[in-house]
Amino acid sequence: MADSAQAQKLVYLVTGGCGFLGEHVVRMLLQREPRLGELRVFDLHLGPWLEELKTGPVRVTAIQGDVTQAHEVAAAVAGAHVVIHTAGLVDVFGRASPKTIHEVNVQGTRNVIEACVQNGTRFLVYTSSMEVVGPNTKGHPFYRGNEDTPYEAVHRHPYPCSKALAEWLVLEANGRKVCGGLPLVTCALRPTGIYGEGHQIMRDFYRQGLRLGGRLFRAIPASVEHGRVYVGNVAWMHVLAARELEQRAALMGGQVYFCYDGSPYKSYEDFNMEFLGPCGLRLVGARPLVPYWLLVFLAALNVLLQWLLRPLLLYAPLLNPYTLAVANTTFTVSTDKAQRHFGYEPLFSWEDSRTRTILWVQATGGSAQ
Ligand SMILES: NC(=O)c1ccc[n+]([C@@H]2O[C@H](COP(=O)([O-])OP(=O)(O)OC[C@H]3O[C@@H](n4cnc5c(N)ncnc54)[C@H](O)[C@@H]3O)[C@@H](O)[C@H]2O)c1
Ligand SMILES: CC(C)CCC[C@@H](C)[C@H]1CC[C@H]2[C@@H]3[C@H](O)C=C4C[C@@H](O)CC[C@]4(C)[C@H]3CC[C@]12C
Repeated sequence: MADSAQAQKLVYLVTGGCGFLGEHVVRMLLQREPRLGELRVFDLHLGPWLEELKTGPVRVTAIQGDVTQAHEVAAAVAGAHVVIHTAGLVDVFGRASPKTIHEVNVQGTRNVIEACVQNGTRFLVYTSSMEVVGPNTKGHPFYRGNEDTPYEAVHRHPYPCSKALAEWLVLEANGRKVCGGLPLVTCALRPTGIYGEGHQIMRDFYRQGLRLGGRLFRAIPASVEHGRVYVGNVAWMHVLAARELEQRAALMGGQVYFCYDGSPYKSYEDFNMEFLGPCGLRLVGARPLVPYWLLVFLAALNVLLQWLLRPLLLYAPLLNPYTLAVANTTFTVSTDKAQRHFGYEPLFSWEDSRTRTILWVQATGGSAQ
């Protein structure tokens, strides 16, 4: 950026800014982006915590809106310099229809891109997902892979299909001329399973363990490794990527980056126990207590029950064939691409990430919050 423009204050828009990740991105921007002049937080459901941010030095504008509505997105984007698009329908449990998932994740992303083009907004960071790559339907392991590791990405489930298509749209849009004639610069960040303060599934496991007398029962072999990344580091990576897109447009434009930090490689359940253990839970069994074929049967039964009960109620348990396949397939990343391209280093060590998450589980896990 030219010297004269150094002091320019920028307008940022965060879509999905009231979600689990979005809230951390919003707070991180306020703490760590010195050029921030106005922060627009766009979400279908606005959180009450936004009110407390409005008293700070940066103007915070809360916008209740729907990414599937092009005119609402266009109005929110107008005048913004940078868009961080984290809004999405994260549903692997069959709560929403495939059509709704597609509308929010794909059409919503298309609306964001078009709004950038129409309004002359040049910088777009998209929250993609590891699931754009895998695990694939064949259950092939992805072991300590990076952005260039060959892998047969085959999707059938609506959520990964939608994320893959949306990511493609974002990368494809890189270089498009926006209003005013300058090129759009885009990149996509692919978190693995995010954990930390606000992680709903972690809280659900904690509550389930409390109901089961302080125990959880191992269902997946300890040898199946899962990539996990702390929400504060994912948020930091978004802030840094957004900041550096202008200076490093040629290098970063159209690129994908896995989100990573120093979190250890472990099975999904063993990793959760890093937090739930200090909160008083115990994982029973060195090996899965239920045979795999029974889990497959139960997962299929859940699909049937979901379908049968749909006219009466929404039955959406954690276990279904898709979540079982994801839980039972090794998927871990090992990369330094974000460090090489835009100087990303995790802001939070594993010890910090662990402590913060434990404190959060202890504070809110048992309550109705
Ligand atoms: N949680 C994870 O482990 C994980 C991993 C990889 C990628 N991601 C991606 O990160 C992003 C954020 O996920 P999250 O875990 O914070 O989920 P979340 O559900 O907590 O947050 C998503 C936010 O988007 C908002 N939203 C949904 N539909 C919308 C719409 N039509 N218009 C406007 N806002 C809408 C929701 O209200 C919510 O606040 C998603 O794009 C998701 O695909 C999440
Ligand atoms: C066998 C069962 C009892 C265990 C169920 C665990 C299952 C619900 C968990 C395991 C892995 C989890 C996914 C993984 O962390 C990564 C992502 C990517 C992200 O984009 C969306 C969430 C998702 C799919 C996690 C969902 C919950 C899963 C499947």
